Amino acid sequence: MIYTVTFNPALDYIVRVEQFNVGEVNRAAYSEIMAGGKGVNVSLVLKNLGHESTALGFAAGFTGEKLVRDLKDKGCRTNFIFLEQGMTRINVKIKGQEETEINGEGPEITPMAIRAMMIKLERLREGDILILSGSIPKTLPEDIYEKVIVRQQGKNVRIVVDATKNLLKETLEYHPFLIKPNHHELGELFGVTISNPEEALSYAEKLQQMGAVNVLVSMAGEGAVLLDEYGNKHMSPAPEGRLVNSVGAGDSMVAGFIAGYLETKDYEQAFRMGIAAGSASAFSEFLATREETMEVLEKTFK
Ligand SMILES: Nc1ncnc2c1ncn2[C@@H]1O[C@H](COP(=O)(O)OP(=O)(O)OP(=O)(O)O)[C@@H](O)[C@H]1O
Ligand SMILES: O=P(O)(O)OC[C@@]1(O)O[C@H](CO)[C@@H](O)[C@@H]1O
Repeated sequence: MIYTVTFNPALDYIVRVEQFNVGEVNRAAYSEIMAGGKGVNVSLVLKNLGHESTALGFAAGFTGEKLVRDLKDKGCRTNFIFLEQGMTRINVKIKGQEETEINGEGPEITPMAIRAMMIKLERLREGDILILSGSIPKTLPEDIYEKVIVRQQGKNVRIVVDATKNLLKETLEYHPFLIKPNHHELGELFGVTISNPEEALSYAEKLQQMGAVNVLVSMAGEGAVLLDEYGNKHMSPAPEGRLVNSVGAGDSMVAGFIAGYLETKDYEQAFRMGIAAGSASAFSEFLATREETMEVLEKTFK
């Protein structure tokens, strides 16, 4: 079974304006509210690709209720902990000439709620996949992912981490099966700017030396690279298409990679499926479907 954990999920409020003018009243030409947060998106895309997962996380208030309802309506299994105080954040994604995002803070997660999550995760068994994705509310310590992972040691559970800075770094010594920084996040870890796939691969090697098993680096419209567990280097430019909504492209890539890996046990195929799902999401208003993913896959890797 695949489990995703989103400590700080959201409702994403996607709003399009003809022209976004800072400091003025802008009128929406289109808007949509959808379930969001990185692990939540991974679960949604896995579902679209035909792989069941259970989305776990923390939710609160009416926004939290809407989030969980939306996930259920889309056929996702959910197992959220409801917090008594606060509300699930609303993240604003403004689509004007450029994409601007304002991500909310999220509710405070109590020690009792953390304990409840740890108990839920005790059910994981050999062969399961645990995907930890996204930021954490700032009241939580930066080693919280590490604390989750430590409790899975010795169970042969494969761990995937999509996080930034220390939240990611602290997990490396536990050998996560997959990490997926984008090239900005990778650069930030080492205090450098990464501007091409070769540089991305050389810093991916450092993360592998620090413990990661497979390192997938996404570079938005510039493509992606993968350094796999055998030291093989995979590189691909991004598929061509019109960018419509890049929110969740990285999460779709994680879902695509895992789906591809489970279906083929082949890293090049997993890499391709990851790229295809990421780009299919970027080319569409909503998260990628299997049909859209396969279409991009076939066109790009003929
Ligand atoms: N403009 C684009 N054109 C084509 N493909 C894209 C574009 N943007 C994203 N993608 C696809 O999605 C993948 C992941 O994108 P990106 O590097 O933006 O992830 P991310 O920064 O983690 O995204 P997010 O945080 O929004 O989920 C890319 O490797 C690529 O396959
Ligand atoms: O604040 P975080 O947790 O880093 O990112 C949250 C978020 O931007 O990530 C998803 C896209 O990847 C969105 O659905 C969501 O709003």
